[in-house]
Amino acid sequence: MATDSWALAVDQQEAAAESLSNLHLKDEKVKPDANGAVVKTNANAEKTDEEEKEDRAAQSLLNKLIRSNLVDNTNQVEVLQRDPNSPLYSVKSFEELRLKPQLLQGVYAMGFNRPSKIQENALPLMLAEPPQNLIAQSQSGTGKTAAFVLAMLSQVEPANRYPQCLCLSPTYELALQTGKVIEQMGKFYPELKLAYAVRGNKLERGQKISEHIVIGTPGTVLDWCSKLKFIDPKKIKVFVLDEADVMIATQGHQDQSIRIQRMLPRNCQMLLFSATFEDSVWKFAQKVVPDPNIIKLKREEETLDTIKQYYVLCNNRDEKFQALCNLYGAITIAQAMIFCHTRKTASWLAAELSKEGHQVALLSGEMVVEQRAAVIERFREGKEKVLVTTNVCARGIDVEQVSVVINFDLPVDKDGNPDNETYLHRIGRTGRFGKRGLAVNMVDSKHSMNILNRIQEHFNKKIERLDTDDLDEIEKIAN
Ligand SMILES: Nc1ncnc2c1ncn2[C@@H]1O[C@H](COP(=O)(O)OP(=O)(O)OP(=O)(O)O)[C@@H](O)[C@H]1O
Repeated sequence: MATDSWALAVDQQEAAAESLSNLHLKDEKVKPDANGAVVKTNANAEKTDEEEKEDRAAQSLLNKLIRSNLVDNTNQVEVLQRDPNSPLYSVKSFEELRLKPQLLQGVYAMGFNRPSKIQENALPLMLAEPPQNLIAQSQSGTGKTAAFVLAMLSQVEPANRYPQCLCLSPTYELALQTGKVIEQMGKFYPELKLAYAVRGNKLERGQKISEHIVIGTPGTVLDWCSKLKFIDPKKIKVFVLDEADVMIATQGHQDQSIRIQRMLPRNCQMLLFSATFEDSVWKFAQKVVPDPNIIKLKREEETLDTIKQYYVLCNNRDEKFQALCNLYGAITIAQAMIFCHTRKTASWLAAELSKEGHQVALLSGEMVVEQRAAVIERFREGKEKVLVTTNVCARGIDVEQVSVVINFDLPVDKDGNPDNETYLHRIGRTGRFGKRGLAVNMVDSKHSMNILNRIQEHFNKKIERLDTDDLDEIEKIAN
């Protein structure tokens, strides 16, 4: 037992260091390792609020980089109108929105055939006359960015050579991603210009910006609007605050956003988007968006109903590895993800599997976001069938086609208790897609057996024992 708690403490320390080192994406010294992976040199400080925020920003960026499609959602959109007596419009096609032809062309060129669930309601509201304010919440990948980009592009008058739309993003990298969407959607609208208000983008004092849309981080946008006066905030028609949940994790960003908002004219349209809606986001949203319409789309529920869950009893890490090798043929019928608690274990496991001649990918917190995205992309394309990763690194990542999940180490929170939410998110499926899945949990101590039992009790779903020395049993799980 003493060994267990010691191991747990080491794991926790390493996981904390990992979640921290995941995040120092910009300012850190990096050096390439033998495989070209970028390895960062500093990973041992304590996690602060700032790093927590970077964690969310990194997660959000990673999801954007790997996503090429809408996330499906069959839930109903909840709409709370500012004026409950005005009719509630929703559209089923982009034509109904009477967009400028060059914008409609841009939308179709992006491969969008019809509005997404959230867009069906958000677009008519945002494009209404007079413009309506909106607070919208829905999970990442449901089409929020595309919606507000379309709203901004619709409001711009290209003949007026000054900023008319202002969009705040939590980080430079996220601002660039939104900028790319603006460029794609505005592809057939060449007279439309975009400027980035981000650190490092230096302009001459006294200069005025002539671009129509400015996208940037709150600190720089605030400087450009007040101290440096590059932008006249009184001429802004549309103000967008994106990724509000990531934004508010930094106190400075909240205050700066509110200060920017106060400089805007009364009739400026205010739009706020967030993937989650905890109390703090809601309070902030209400400060930034007066008289809002509110649109919410609940996340699709995940369930364990269609998942076969097993556990394998081992005595130590080497036995876990052996069990995994026994299972290997069965799990690689589909694509599999293997989760380890620490980076050290993940690297060791990936190396050992490679030595056995298996082709595996390793997703590690030591890589910068773009490299992690490239690893996930290769895996999604099926170039590797097995992805080894850590609990921390893969948090919040959706790799939908994975139907086999191996918990080489069970997910635990920072106090060493079972992390049920992660367990569910990792192996659960949304009801609609109900694809069958397989989860195998490796148990190597009394402590991890206890965690497994608590997970079992929490979900009230039996996790069956699997003997990996018994070929018949392995055959059973493969089918
Ligand atoms: N109407 C649509 N039809 C088809 N694809 C769409 C549509 N709207 C958006 N998409 C695509 O779906 C993906 C997710 O959209 P988008 O980035 O707008 O979502 P989001 O909710 O803003 O996500 P995030 O919170 O991660 O920024 C993108 O690849 C985007 O190009």
